[in-house]
Amino acid sequence: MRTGIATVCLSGTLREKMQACAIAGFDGIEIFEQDLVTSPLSPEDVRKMAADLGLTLDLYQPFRDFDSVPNELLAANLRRAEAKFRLMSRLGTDTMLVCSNVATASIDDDGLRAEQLAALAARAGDHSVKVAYEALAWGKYVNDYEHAHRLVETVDHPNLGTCLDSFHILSRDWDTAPIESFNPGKIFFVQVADAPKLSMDVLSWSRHYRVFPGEGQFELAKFLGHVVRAGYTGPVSLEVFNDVFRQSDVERTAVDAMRSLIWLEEQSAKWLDAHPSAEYGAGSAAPGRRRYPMELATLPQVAEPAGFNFAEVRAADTAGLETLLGQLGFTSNGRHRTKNVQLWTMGHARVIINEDSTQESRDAGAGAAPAISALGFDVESPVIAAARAQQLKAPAVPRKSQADEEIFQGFAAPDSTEIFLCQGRPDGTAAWTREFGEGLEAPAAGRTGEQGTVIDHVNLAQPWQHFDEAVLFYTSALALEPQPYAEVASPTGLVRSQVMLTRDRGVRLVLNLAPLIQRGGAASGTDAPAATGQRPGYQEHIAFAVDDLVATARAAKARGLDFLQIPANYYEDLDARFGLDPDFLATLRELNLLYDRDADGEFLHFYTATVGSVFFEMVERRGAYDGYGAPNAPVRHAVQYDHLHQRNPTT
Ligand SMILES: O=C(O)c1ccc(O)c(O)c1
Ligand SMILES: [Mg+2]
Repeated sequence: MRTGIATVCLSGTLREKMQACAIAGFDGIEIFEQDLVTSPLSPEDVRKMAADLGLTLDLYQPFRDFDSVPNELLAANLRRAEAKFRLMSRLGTDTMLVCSNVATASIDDDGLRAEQLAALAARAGDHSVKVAYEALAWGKYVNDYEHAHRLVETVDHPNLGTCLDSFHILSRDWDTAPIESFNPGKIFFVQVADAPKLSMDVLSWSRHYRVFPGEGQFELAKFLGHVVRAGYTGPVSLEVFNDVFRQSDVERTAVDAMRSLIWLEEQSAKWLDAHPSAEYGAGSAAPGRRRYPMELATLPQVAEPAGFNFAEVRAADTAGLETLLGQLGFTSNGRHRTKNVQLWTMGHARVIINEDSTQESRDAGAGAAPAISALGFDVESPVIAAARAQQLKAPAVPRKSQADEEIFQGFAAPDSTEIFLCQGRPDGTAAWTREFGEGLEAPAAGRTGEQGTVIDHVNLAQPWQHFDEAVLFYTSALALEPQPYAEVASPTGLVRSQVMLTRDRGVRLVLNLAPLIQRGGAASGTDAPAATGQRPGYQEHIAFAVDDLVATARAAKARGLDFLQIPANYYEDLDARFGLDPDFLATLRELNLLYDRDADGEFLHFYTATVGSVFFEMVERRGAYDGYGAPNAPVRHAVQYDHLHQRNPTT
């Protein structure tokens, strides 16, 4: 598959955008008119620079408001088009995107539109330019891709074809199957964009909320599957108008973009395999059937991870963490033989405390405040999973190990949390734990009633500019499935909360969009690595599931645990909503437990105080309850906000 990207997706100057696209590995780019008009580079400079960078210039766009106009206007439009054809010849670009008229269209007559497009195609032919006609979702008269294509067929000129843009098609819920019957020679260009399903006017949706494939909710694998089966072989080019990407680091966004196309290519191949047609075989061509004209690359295949192998918290001062874990009922398994890390376990829940005292982290002011620094996932084959992540351009992280120690393959997530791939064992134990303490084959089983403890979920705060990237990253590299996101009220704003799951719920990862504004004006959500713990107000947590939460809470209380204190108002509201048994309600109140219930079951949970940017949660799931106590999240945010500012007053 030939990969492309429109310069409008990225921040920076045209030169910076082109360099970033080359570094990320794109084959070609679409030049967005404004990027050229505002550039000091001449069209010849751009042409040379693209050639030097190994990029093809696939499209010049857009040409607006051409069709459906009175004849006086048509003459002016054709003059304007001639100027752009001459410009394109200097650029060395042979395809121009013409979008359906939104502004000056005044005549709704397909016969007239066909005549006008024919006039444009004839002039384009004189300059050897191909015109790709695209139905904008909000086009005044032409807003449906099949309508645009009918016009192209009516005109029947070699220099006029269709541009298919997934956004305009999927935002309007048009059926994508008819694409298959299009003459492939008449599909001049294909643009792809994903988007979250929003109910708003389609123009604003398109101009601000498009995201890269895998970051939204459109069925893009199916869309591209139909395009491939039509016989299209041209570039598949990202066209993503997004307010965040346009102000984020250009090289990083280009890599995120490239990852999205690599993933989409694989997903489309899978969709095609799952939807065989009479004419075409699967990607590898079944006997007696043809292969698709477009080659689709595949990736190393991974199953979803079975569970969390461990969570690692990094801190220079580990005392607060040790106290909390001990009070929760964790057992210390001592230090690693060669590394400055401790292992704490409760049942099959493993927490590594990384005693970060390196000069580097001291220089960076890091390490003082505990922060979640790494997660281990149980995967079937760590090597295959690492190869897949690498092909998806995930940056590898090195880990120092001695010869006789287990080596984890690892890579960095967008928020710089280190992700390690571990060989899971069916019984839930981990081989590497023998490198700790007395050389235990298995960690201490824990106290009575605690053997069943596992990591239930991990909640990571994402910097605002990397949120969408993180969704794609976990989807593509680790096969987690994004759920529709929720918005939770907090004193610092609405917190976007995105659950990423495996189908059997062995892994539940919650990505929260960290609030931007802190009291006193400090902003968080910067590019500072999570590991530094230097983002004020950033709070992340690890949640453990136990069999009997009340017993766990009582034992923790007896050990002096600093619980997150829940306001009395909460319990009054809880009683009003659920009409709970008075004794049960009294227990919840006494132990600062939170409660939720739905049609599937019940959920009990409590939180610890925060050390650095980390706190812990203990949960008990009853029945088939599958949520996270979302109605209780605003209470947690409000109490934590109060604590943060009592401890770190800003005035
Ligand atoms: O929003 C627009 O104007 C616009 C322009 C060109 C495109 O290809 C497109 O999809 C949208
Ligand atoms: Mg488009």
